[in-house]
Amino acid sequence: MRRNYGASRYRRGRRYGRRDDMWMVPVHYGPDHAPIIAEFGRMLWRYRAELAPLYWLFGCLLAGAWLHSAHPHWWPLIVLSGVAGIVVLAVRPATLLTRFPVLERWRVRVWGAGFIVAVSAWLTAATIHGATAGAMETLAALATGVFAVPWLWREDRRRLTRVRIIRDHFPDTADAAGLTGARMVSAVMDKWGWTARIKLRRGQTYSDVVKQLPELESALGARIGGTRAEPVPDDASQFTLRLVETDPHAQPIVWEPRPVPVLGKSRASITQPVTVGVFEDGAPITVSLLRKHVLIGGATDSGKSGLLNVILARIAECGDAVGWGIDLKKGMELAPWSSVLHQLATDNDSAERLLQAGVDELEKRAEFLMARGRREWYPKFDAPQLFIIIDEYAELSKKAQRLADSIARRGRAVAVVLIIATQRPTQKAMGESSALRSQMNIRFCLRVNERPDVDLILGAGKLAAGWDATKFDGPGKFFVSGPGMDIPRRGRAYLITDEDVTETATTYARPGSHADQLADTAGTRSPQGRSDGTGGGPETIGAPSGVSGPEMALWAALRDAPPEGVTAGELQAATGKGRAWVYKRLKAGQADETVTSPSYGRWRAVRPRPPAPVDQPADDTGPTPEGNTGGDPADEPESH
Ligand SMILES: Nc1ncnc2c1ncn2[C@@H]1O[C@H](COP(=O)(O)OP(=O)(O)OP(=O)(O)O)[C@@H](O)[C@H]1O
Repeated sequence: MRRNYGASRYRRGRRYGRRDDMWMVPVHYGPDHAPIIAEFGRMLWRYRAELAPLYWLFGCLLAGAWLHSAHPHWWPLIVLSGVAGIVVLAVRPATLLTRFPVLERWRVRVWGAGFIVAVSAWLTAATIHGATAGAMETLAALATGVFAVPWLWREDRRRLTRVRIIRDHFPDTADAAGLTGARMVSAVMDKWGWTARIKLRRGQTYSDVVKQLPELESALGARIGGTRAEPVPDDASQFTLRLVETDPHAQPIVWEPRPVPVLGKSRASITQPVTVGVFEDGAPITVSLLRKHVLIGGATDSGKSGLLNVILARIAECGDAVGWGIDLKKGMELAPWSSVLHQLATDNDSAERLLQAGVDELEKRAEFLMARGRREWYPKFDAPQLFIIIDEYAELSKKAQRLADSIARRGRAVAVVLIIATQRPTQKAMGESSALRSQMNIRFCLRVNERPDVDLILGAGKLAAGWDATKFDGPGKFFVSGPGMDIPRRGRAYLITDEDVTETATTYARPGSHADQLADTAGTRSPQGRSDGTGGGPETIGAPSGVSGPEMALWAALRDAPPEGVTAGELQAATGKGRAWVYKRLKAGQADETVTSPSYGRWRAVRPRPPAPVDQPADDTGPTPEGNTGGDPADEPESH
């Protein structure tokens, strides 16, 4: 029986010159159009960012019409929402900045504020008078045009459009490069270029890609060596393609401070890696400073102080890290950080005292950990990691070098670490002990004049393995070796200007800092004039227990308690903490049998004072692997 497939199908059949018997192919009317509708819907979704101004326009028209007809008295709510939006934009809470870092830019905030004002004003008027009253529609269309231009012309939108073009043309590119059938499944554009995930044709492998990389570079019109392909470990049919369009190292890299919210938690944590610059492929250079000693080596004017300043700025941003500085160039390099550093030594006598205080702190921490049966110090805001920053190590006296050596050997586990900058870490410059260099976990090698200096800074065999730092052609360029960084990738540090240093030091000034102490001594500071930071804990480095935090003060008071014990009130006084805080820890101490109560309401530690910690063995093979030093912060206990 002949079936009727409808007039439109008949017309289509005629148009394509089909014979009558071809109608017997069962084609359904509905599904022929469904893909068109689905495709249309997909386009609306796919280009949602480009179409956003139109969506807003229609959304406002509909909302205005509905509000006017159903709730014309709701207009104060709209005004209030608008005001709330402006306030949120003005104070930039930390959670909002984390989600939308772009709000750090003032232009974006101005645009956002204008947009909120326009939408809430129009909706208020529409709620009262109606969305179609007077010139309301014209006003809405005009405002849409005004706000759409910067929205569509913003930088990331232009990048996105470019990425789409590259993706759409990728099949042709792959064909020209001898990788026929490969297609781009996703791509991300950044300041320096783009990174894409490429799906290969069945049977093609990552090795084919490596062979064809020069052809791919040519097909993409990239610089020679401007592309990098990396396998995707869990999928042999895909690889990641990175193309660098602008050489990130061609110009100094502008310093990128951490966004500072007006409200909310503003401090980063040293348990997270910090970014110090950019690799030549545009990838950020992130290093974990958690319980790591750092060595910075390089010739004069290679940018050592610049890099040291970047690291100091990152430390300043972290609430659970404090710094002490030694700068024997009369404080020329580190003095701008005096509102962040809790101690600053500018001559050998004070350097020796500072390093001795570092050793004392280290021993107290080790003792505390041992008494608690723990191996590693987990930095917290009231028990921070202590960095001792030494600019030009070679200038230190023999005694100071011996103390630094002791810290290098024993400090990692207890989060008392060194950051050392030096021109040539020769045996002579690094003091009597050859072990100090080998204790450095992270090593930055800037430009050096002599090829053997590479091995001195980075460890034996590095020059032969391609880490030739004599070829760096600009300040701030370096190789970095350390946990997870064992291939020679050229990096460049951010260029942090004197103004950036001043701004960072002011933003993250610590109470009880060296600057505060100087002002106190000179009697030039009012009680209100204290540095306004949060990282130093209840006391300051001047009183070393301040770095260790109240947990250690509690433990020290319990350890030193007489046989009859001390009262909770005395413990409160020793720690500066409240009754609940003290009792919570006493209970925990009783539970793990480190605290005992000799009589009602009195407490003391169970264990006697343990012996001093032993030196860590030197590791002459280079930076210590991550697992040996810090472990994974995620595995760490929350408290000490
Ligand atoms: N990351 C960088 N990008 C661009 N220029 C930089 C960078 N770091 C430093 N410079 C510039 O290089 C010059 C020397 O830098 P710096 O003082 O840090 O070198 P240095 O190795 O500490 O020198 P010295 O050993 O004499 O103290 C300065 O003019 C500085 O502005």
